[in-house]
Amino acid sequence: MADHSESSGLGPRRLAWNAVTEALKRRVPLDDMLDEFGPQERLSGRDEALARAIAIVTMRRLGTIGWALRERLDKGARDERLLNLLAIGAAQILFLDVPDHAAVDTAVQLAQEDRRLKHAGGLINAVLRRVARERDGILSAADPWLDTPGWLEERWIAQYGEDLAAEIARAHQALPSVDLTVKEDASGWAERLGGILLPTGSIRLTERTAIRELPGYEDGAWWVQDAAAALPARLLDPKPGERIADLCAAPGGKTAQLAAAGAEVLAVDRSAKRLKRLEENLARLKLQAATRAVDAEKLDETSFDAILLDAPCSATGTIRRHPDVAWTKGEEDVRKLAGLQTRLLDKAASLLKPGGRLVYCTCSLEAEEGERQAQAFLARHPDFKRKPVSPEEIGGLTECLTPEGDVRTLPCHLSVAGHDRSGLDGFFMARFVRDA
Ligand SMILES: C[S@@+](CC[C@H](N)C(=O)[O-])C[C@H]1O[C@@H](n2cnc3c(N)ncnc32)[C@H](O)[C@@H]1O
Repeated sequence: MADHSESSGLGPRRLAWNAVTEALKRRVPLDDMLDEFGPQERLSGRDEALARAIAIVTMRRLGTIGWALRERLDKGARDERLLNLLAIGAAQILFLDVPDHAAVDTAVQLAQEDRRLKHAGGLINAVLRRVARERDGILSAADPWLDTPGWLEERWIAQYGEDLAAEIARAHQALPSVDLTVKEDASGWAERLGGILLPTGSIRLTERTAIRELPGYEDGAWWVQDAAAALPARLLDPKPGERIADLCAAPGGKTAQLAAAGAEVLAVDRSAKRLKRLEENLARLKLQAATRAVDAEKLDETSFDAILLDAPCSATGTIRRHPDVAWTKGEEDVRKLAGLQTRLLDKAASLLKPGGRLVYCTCSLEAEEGERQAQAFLARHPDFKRKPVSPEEIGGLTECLTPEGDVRTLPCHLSVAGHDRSGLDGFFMARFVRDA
């Protein structure tokens, strides 16, 4: 139980420890666990940010941390909570700007709160002090592949080849950029916010600041959206007055783009809770869309001019933002989600009017959720043709175009000169047109 009078930095570490442990055990998103365990710690904004930073870097570098600990632990130490407590301690020592003694002392104190770990203080102290002493050696000897689970390493090498796969793994170790989509005047906003105007039209922030305090947030002039995530709605090329369905819409980044272009948007999502967030987001942005909380497979409205299908997926393309995905998802998720994507694609095809456009996308690096879906869709639907994407439509990023004219973005794409926050979320997108 948290002692709320404490001021020793225990609260943020306790939250990070619990969130990491439960996310790995239940195989659920780290963000959900931070939200679940956060309130009981009653942390200040600063401490909550520290808890998040510790938990995220622990997940981002879990393989390296596990390797460093295994080398310094005797084989008997198997208790998951103990290993995770050591992991959040080592994460601070190796990867965060936290004094070593603070990382070690808080880990020892947290162990004393735990009935089963009461007597592990000496071990924790010894192991973490050794990690601190040997930090430089650990960091220089760590293999960049350590932070990628074997199932993903194998898949990416098979799909992208050794070199590109290694670049993806390395890109996941870096902090991701924060990108914004603006309603209008992208170059003006880039200047006002001190950001970089990317060739794709998004703005990349160069400083880490509190988003809500930036100019334009309150007025709804822009929203946070990865530069790659902003491409699918652009490829749909929405026109004022067109009836467009966004079939998996929440939390609404792409709905906002379609609405900002003047389309009459129907935002559909199976989750009423997530759809509520979409409504709040649109309200801040002063944009309008009709919403329906329903399984898209059961949608009964038809004859849309265009459809955006941002299908649920394994999300392996967002590992740089959500490193827990690598450790909480598996082959089985890819297989199951690919089945759902196929059904949603077929449903989307049936809702379009003749001549209508369909953009399919997923934030996955896996071919079953991307390239192979597009190929199989065209084979199943002879009345649809691919409308290849041209380099100009994606800011000249030819590295992101496949030979077929689909878009494949990777975390190692879009290097920004002189800037340490390069990269894109990994997305696949394909555009189809139904015969008139
Ligand atoms: C990748 S997210 C969508 C992100 C969103 N397009 C955006 O840009 O903000 C996938 C969404 O699909 C929803 N979803 C999953 N299965 C669905 C289904 N069968 N019908 C409708 N929505 C579904 C999930 O609730 C989730 O909000």
